[in-house]
Amino acid sequence: MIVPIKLENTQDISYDILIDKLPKLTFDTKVGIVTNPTVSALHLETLLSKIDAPKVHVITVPDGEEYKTLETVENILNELFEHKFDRKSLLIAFGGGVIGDMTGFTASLYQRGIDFIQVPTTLLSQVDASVGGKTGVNNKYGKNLIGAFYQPKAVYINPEFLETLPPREFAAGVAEIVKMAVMFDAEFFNFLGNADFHDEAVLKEMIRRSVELKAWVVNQDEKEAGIRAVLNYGHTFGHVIENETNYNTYLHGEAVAIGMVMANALAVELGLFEQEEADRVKRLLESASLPVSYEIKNVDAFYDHFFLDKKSAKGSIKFILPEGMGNHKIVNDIDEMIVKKVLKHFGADQ
Ligand SMILES: NC(=O)c1ccc[n+]([C@@H]2O[C@H](COP(=O)([O-])OP(=O)(O)OC[C@H]3O[C@@H](n4cnc5c(N)ncnc54)[C@H](O)[C@@H]3O)[C@@H](O)[C@H]2O)c1
Ligand SMILES: O=C(O)C(=O)C[C@@H](O)[C@H](O)[C@H](O)COP(=O)(O)O
Ligand SMILES: [Zn+2]
Repeated sequence: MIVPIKLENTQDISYDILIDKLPKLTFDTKVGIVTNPTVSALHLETLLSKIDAPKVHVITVPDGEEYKTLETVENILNELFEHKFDRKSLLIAFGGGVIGDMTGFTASLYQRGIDFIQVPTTLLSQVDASVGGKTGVNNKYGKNLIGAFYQPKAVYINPEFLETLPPREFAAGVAEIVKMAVMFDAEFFNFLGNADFHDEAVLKEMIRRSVELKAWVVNQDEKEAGIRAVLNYGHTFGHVIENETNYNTYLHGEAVAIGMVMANALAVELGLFEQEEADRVKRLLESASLPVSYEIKNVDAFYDHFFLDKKSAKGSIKFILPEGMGNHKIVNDIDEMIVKKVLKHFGADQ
């Protein structure tokens, strides 16, 4: 099946997201595959067997969120120069969201921009990271603070790649799926609550509906001037957790799961969300073996980190909160004392 992307913007960008077995990919230009040793060992042969191109060069980068840095991007750029890639060349991001974000950012930079396509291989990248054109890297000040909006030319989602995904990585992807359901689709949330995530038909529906919802949001608001901020639900808190723990304790999806529990606690405090609904979300995340708690050691420092969040501007922190199941509210200027009261629920002395 195909989920079309049709960006409503001046560049008239449109591309297709194919959710199916990997098709034959024929190119008339040099192709650079960016991947890591884990994915390469498991699935590179499959990808290479599908590619027909005059020249294919594989670029392997270290595996891990801690390598999602400008240094790694520069190493990829240098390898492209050394292998004489030109403006007509194409990059293929072959891996999870870390590979996709770095490959897309590299493509946006190389000779002021070359084409790239996404071939996501984790559940999280298939349902979220490969769609919508957010690319970039982390640095010591925070998550994804350096990057670009740069759309791929196509996205090829092959659920078969997920057969080798470790359970913890699979669960991380479920977090982003739950995010979409809580924000946009109460029926989808109910479906998830009764689903066997490893059933083939269920998995395909989880991917389809998540991609469909993300494409619907991106088509309206590619550069996050409005509704696209809603895709950041759980991230305002989650990104602080990832940064505080040096990107090597919680997987992104795990931090987002904890972030959603924190966001829901704030929504309950503001009367936007029933405690029973917040408990339903927590139970679903727990059923997916996701973490739902985190010990905030310094509430003031945690709060101050919100001002580095890209959504926050002019000193105003933007929170994305549920307003009833399947609905959302973008809330600015919540009283600091209210936010800190909620953060204290997760504090060390609780
Ligand atoms: N651009 C976006 O819109 C967007 C959306 C969500 C998340 N992200 C970013 O994505 C990143 C998280 O992505 P992720 O969860 O895919 O993590 P990841 O890219 O680190 O991949 C997770 C792990 O699974 C391994 N792996 C990948 N495919 C595999 C397979 N098929 N079988 C076995 N192992 C496999 C990887 O090598 C890695 O060790 C974060 O940096 C986050 O900021 C970006
Ligand atoms: O596509 C978006 O927009 C999202 O917010 C998707 C998120 O799941 C993803 O983690 C994204 O990278 C976070 O966006 P950021 O702008 O906070 O880096
Ligand atoms: Zn995310």
